[in-house]
Amino acid sequence: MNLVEYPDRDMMMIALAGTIAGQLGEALRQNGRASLCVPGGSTPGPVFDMLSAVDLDWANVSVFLNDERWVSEDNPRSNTRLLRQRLLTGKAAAATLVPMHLDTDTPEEALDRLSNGLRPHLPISVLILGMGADMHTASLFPGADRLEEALSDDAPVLLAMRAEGAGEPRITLSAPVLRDAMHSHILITGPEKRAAIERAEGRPAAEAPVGQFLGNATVHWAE
Ligand SMILES: O=C1O[C@H](COP(=O)(O)O)[C@@H](O)[C@H](O)[C@H]1O
Repeated sequence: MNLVEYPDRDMMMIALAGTIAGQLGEALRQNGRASLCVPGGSTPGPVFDMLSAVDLDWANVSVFLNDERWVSEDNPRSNTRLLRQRLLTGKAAAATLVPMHLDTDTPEEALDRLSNGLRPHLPISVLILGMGADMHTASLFPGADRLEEALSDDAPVLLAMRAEGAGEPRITLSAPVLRDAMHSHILITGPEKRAAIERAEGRPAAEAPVGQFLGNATVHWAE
């Protein structure tokens, strides 16, 4: 595993924001556009704050989530809400948000429309993944109802997902879409997640979905 350990969380967030800005800039120079795919949850807020202030050609950057909880945008658990509040503000307000949520009762009803919206923005230029202490990443949860399909090489772009530990129904990018990213980072904090990512290495994907991405990603960790 390619793990970078930082002296503290602030230093990690500053360094990671700088790396991501550099990789987005490189993609913009090479292709004229770039895509940034990010996690929700409680960890990435400080990186979003820093990125939102970076001078980049944000008008040519598309931003989307790894996964979304099927709740409305005014719910504090909405990952889209976090993106709007912490990343798509300041200079980064010029970026295009590619939706991962629609106002339907179930994620299944929105799958086709959301997948069609995402396809033009693939492959992902820069990917940041988070991870739960249960070794889930995106909404690829151990024991989830459609995990096997989401991990397979011919998985669709997006899947609806339900799992005991997930709370509400979810929508998630599939493993092949995430694995195809040009640059991949996994952002984790604290001793529990450090132990979990070490446990994930070499375990079957069904038990430790995050393990699927350790071969391509840099893991960024601070206590
Ligand atoms: O539910 C989710 O959890 C993971 C990890 O979140 P954290 O709060 O432990 O940082 C996150 O990466 C994912 O996008 C989110 O939907």
